[in-house]
Amino acid sequence: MCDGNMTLHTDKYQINMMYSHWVNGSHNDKAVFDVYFRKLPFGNGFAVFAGLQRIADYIRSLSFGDAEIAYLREQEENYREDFLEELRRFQFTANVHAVPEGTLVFPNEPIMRIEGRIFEVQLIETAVLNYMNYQTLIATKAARIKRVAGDDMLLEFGSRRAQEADAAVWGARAAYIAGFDATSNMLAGMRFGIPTKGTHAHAWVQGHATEQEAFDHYAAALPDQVTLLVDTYDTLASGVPHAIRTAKKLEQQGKRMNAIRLDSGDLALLSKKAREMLDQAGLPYVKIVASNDLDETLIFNLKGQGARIDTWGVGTQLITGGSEPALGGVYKLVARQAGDGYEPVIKISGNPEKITTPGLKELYRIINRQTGKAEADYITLREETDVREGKRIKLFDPLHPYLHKYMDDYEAIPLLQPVFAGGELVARLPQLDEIRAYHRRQLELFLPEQLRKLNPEVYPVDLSETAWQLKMNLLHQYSKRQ
Ligand SMILES: Nc1ncnc2c1ncn2[C@@H]1O[C@H](COP(=O)(O)OP(=O)(O)OP(=O)(O)O)[C@@H](O)[C@H]1O
Ligand SMILES: O=P(O)(O)OC[C@H]1O[C@H](OP(=O)(O)OP(=O)(O)O)[C@H](O)[C@@H]1O
Ligand SMILES: O=C(O)c1cccnc1
Repeated sequence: MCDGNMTLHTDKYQINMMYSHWVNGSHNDKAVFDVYFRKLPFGNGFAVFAGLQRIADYIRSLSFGDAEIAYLREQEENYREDFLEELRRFQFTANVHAVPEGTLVFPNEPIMRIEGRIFEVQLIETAVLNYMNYQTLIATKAARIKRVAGDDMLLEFGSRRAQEADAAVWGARAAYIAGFDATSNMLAGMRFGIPTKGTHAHAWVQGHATEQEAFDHYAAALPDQVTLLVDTYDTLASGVPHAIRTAKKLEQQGKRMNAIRLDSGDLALLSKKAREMLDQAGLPYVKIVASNDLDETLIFNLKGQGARIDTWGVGTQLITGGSEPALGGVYKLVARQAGDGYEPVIKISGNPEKITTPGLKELYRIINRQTGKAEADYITLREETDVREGKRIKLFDPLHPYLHKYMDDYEAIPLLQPVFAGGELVARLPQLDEIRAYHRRQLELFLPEQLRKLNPEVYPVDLSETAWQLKMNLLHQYSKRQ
């Protein structure tokens, strides 16, 4: 696990920029960066923010020690000794705001805001994006799977197929935030308090003379948590009948077998037939677990086919992001120091969606008091007070400003919460179960049409007129300069 000194977990260009600022004497100038993504993954209607715990751990442990300094000296002869000494004295003193983990988040809204000396805030871009992009991607995938699984139990089985150990462990945490019930990864269980669950592998059955002996031995060893994998030889002709015999023997000891696991073949058909066989044997309490390259589409289809599956084990397609292995979150400069204050900056692009939104901003979730539902997310400049005072606000689509409406009766929830102030951790980072419960409550703010898996309704992310006007002014100003 990457648990050692993570300070050099950054791109060389960040250190090069830090160095150039230092050489030019601008390293103490303040700068403000926004973290956001432009496109939702998987065609989903929302993403689930995750990664903040890891980001906070990383920021708290930043320090350039002897090994890091020696490495930089050896790597780049341009770096002057007094710069390396400056790094040795490095302390994080910046302000970090972020939405809480588990929050539903949307494209083009600031989900983190980092404000401080350019020397510090430039360094952390790479790691912040690395943690946020991966964990948010996996939490979002897990939320899709949870949406189709409903109240069925969801087990995270991905470790063996994850992109290495960190992805397995932090991915298990992200999946739990978004509704998975347990993980097979014991390290994730130990570190984060996630419930762990496990069945057994084909090797257990193959390693015995007969399938019956394998099942009986397993049940004898772990009589209170017996889930038997029934597809090693022939699911219906051998696996299920043998599992039934083991369950009956357990009953004689006053114990109840938990479940059987299906891991190949037609999972709809096999689960229906297995259910019938278990029921006919007087074992209606024995549940059915299924696994085998499952994802939200397969689970949705299997449920549509009337599969009698109680528990879904999901590995590869969850922990790797499946069809979309990366979230494209970015870290963009939105303001830089000018005198005692800030000057907003913009990045222009031929693609209107890539033009940044300048200035120090706040993000509010506007809840319609009449419906109790989220109406839109609303981005303002930090100094704007109307929304905080509950005054009438105009909601309009920044790409189609003529589409607008006014809101009077609303609650505005500020989403960007202080995490670090002057380099000190000021937030009480919630326990994982609190994050999971908060995520569940978040979902209730949205319409089923916005949450559905396929072609969801687009949830609006709007700019205040002042924020929009600033963007337009800068856009015109900088376009003319070209
Ligand atoms: N009823 C079904 N409808 C749609 N897809 C299904 C159904 N049952 C299983 N699948 C999925 O079809 C894919 C292929 O499963 P199948 O068991 O045929 O192949 P396999 O994984 O190569 O088998 P094995 O594990 O024996 O090598 C898996 O992703 C599985 O989850
Ligand atoms: O299919 P996933 O969603 O990734 O879930 C994890 C898989 O890992 C195990 O398989 P194993 O490693 O034995 O390989 P298998 O696919 O040959 O069963 C288990 O039996 C699941 O099938
Ligand atoms: O416990 C299981 O059944 C399990 C764990 C990891 C991967 N596949 C299955």
